[in-house]
Parts: sequence; structure tokens; C-alpha cells
Amino acid sequence: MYSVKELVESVGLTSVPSSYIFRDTKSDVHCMHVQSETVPIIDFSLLTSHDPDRRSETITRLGNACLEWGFFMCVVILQVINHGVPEMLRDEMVRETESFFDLREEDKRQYAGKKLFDPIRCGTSFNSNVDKTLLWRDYLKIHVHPHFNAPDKPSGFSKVLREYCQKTRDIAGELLKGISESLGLESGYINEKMRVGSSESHQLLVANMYPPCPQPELAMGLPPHSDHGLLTILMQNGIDGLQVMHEGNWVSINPLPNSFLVNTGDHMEILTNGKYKSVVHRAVVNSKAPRVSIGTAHGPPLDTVVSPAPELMTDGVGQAYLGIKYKNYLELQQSKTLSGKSCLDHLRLSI
Ligand SMILES: O=C(O)CCC(=O)C(=O)O
Ligand SMILES: [Fe+2]
Repeated sequence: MYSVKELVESVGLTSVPSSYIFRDTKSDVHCMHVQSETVPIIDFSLLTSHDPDRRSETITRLGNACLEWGFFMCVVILQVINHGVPEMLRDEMVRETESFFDLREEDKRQYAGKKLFDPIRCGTSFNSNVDKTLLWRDYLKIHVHPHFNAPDKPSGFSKVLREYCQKTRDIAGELLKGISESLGLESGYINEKMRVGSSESHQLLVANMYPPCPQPELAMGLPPHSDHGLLTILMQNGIDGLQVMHEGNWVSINPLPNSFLVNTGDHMEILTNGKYKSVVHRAVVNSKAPRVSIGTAHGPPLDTVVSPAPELMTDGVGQAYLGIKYKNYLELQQSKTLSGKSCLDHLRLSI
């Protein structure tokens, strides 16, 4: 079966087929429903404020969010023209993405079964060649920077996608400035060292479609994992499903209006020598409505070797991770079943 959406729509499913029954003994922990206010919130307008006190307070919050959670909601004031994402753009981006998944299967199939670095790739599960259990998830992955790519259908997608990707790169650039400062480094440190914001930086857009599931407790949208890259900026179509691991519990995320969900990725953990750890998260499914989430992963150029920053190895802790080319890390992650932080574990040095 090429997609879960097709499966759900082709037959009146009343139960989950056995190939989708997900058993995860390791993460079988109690799911706490924590209110949104316990999740760190970053007001983007304060981060870019000219008032040094407000900016500095926000940088402290940002640093704490990275240190304690690896996750925060970033509220972007929509009317800000320079760095905000206009509300319309977010809505349009969701609508166009939904329309893409609603295309006829033959229109989508031209992007199916392709390789990791093909510009546009569409499929189901994570790595359906090796996944023992299939995931209740279809995806569209597009390498949008340094070379911009877009499917030719739906017709309005390309324009909206280009603008959305530019705006999220701008947001990532500002967040990385704040994160650098929170580490006691120059504001431009991460952007310059990782060449993020350069004409070569890498940005991958991943759109996920989780169709309604007749037995949501038996299936999994995306299993516990951490993302590659420095930061992922995510939004959704108004239906919840993201959970992040915090202090041993799954915290269900109910985004504030106009907020992006931001998590630190494995390359942030490597670069900071383990100070800012990537967050483990997962996507659960529901029986009522299709859920769409759209994430952009922001990383260095593919040929960049990411290793711990010497400036962050001064506290007597030696180098805790091996360096690796970003490209090779992506290959490593894609060669296996998605599972917790198993890729990062390959690079950990025992110290
Ligand atoms: O759907 C979500 O909320 C999470 C998506 C995600 O974790 C991913 O695409 O890596
Ligand atoms: Fe993720």
C-alpha cells in the first residue's frame, strides 16, 4: 500500500490492520496532559526587540528552554512585517499542503520511492523498506534550500511554499542568534560556524499527514525520535498530536494561537557538546480528523562536518561526540527504523 490515506479511503476500516499495530515497550510511560502554560513560550517580538533588557530576558528564557526542554512554543506576532509570518501565509501553507495530499494518487506517485537526496519525495511510514511496523503517516519531503524545489501541483503550492520557507529560515536565524548568546557566545556564532543563513545552508521541509485512525491507541504516527539538524520549526492544521518527552513524561502539546513549535535537533546537541540536548518527541493519531503537520529542519550545508564547538568544551568535560558530515548523518538516520536517539548514540564518546 502506497499511502495510509489511500488505505483509509479505499476500504471502510473499522480496525487497524496488524502491520500497523505498534508496540513500544520502552516508551510505555504514563502520558501526562500538561497545560500549555508549563511549556516554555518565547515571544519572537521580544527576541528581536531593540530594548536590551527585554531581549536579554528573552534570551535567558530561550537558553532555559533549550537546557530544560529542548522545546518551546515561539509566538510570532503576525503583523510584524520584517520577521513575522503573516497569518494568511500559515493558513495558505496548511491549505496547499492538504490539497497536495488530496491529489489523485497517480499525481503523487511520481515522487514515490525516490532516494534521500531527491528533491521531492513522497511516501508512507518512515522507511517502509525496513520498518517492521508501519506508521500511520504519509509524508511529503522537499529539499527547499539551497535549491528550491516544489511539486507542480496544486498550482498555488510553489509560491506559498517558497515564501513560507524563507520566513521560517529568517525565524531560525534569529533563534540561533539568541541561542548563541544564551551559550555565552557571539550572537552570530552558530549562524557563522554552521553557515546557516548562507546561500548554502540546508533546509528540508517535511509535511506529515495522519489520517483518522479507527483505533488510535494501537497505531503510531511517528514513534519517539529526535530530529536531525539544529532546529525544527513546526506548525499544524489545528489538530493536536505532538507529544514531547520531558522529565520522563509525554507532554501533549496544544499550541498557542500563532505559535510555532520549535525543537532542538541532534546537531544542536553535537555542536553544544551535549549542553542543549535534542528533544525526543512523537506524533500520536486520533480517530476524528485528519491531522497535518509541517516542519522545517534547519541545518548547515550538507558537506559541513558538525562537531562540538571548542568554545563549549572548556568546563573540563572532554569532547562528548564525534564529528560527522551532516549529509552522512542524514544517510545514517534514513538507513534505519526511526528509533529514539539511536543515531546520535553512534557518535557519543565515553568520557
Ligand atoms: O507531527 C508532528 O507533530 C511531529 C512531526 C515530526 O516529529 C517530524 O516530522 O519529525
Ligand atoms: Fe520530529
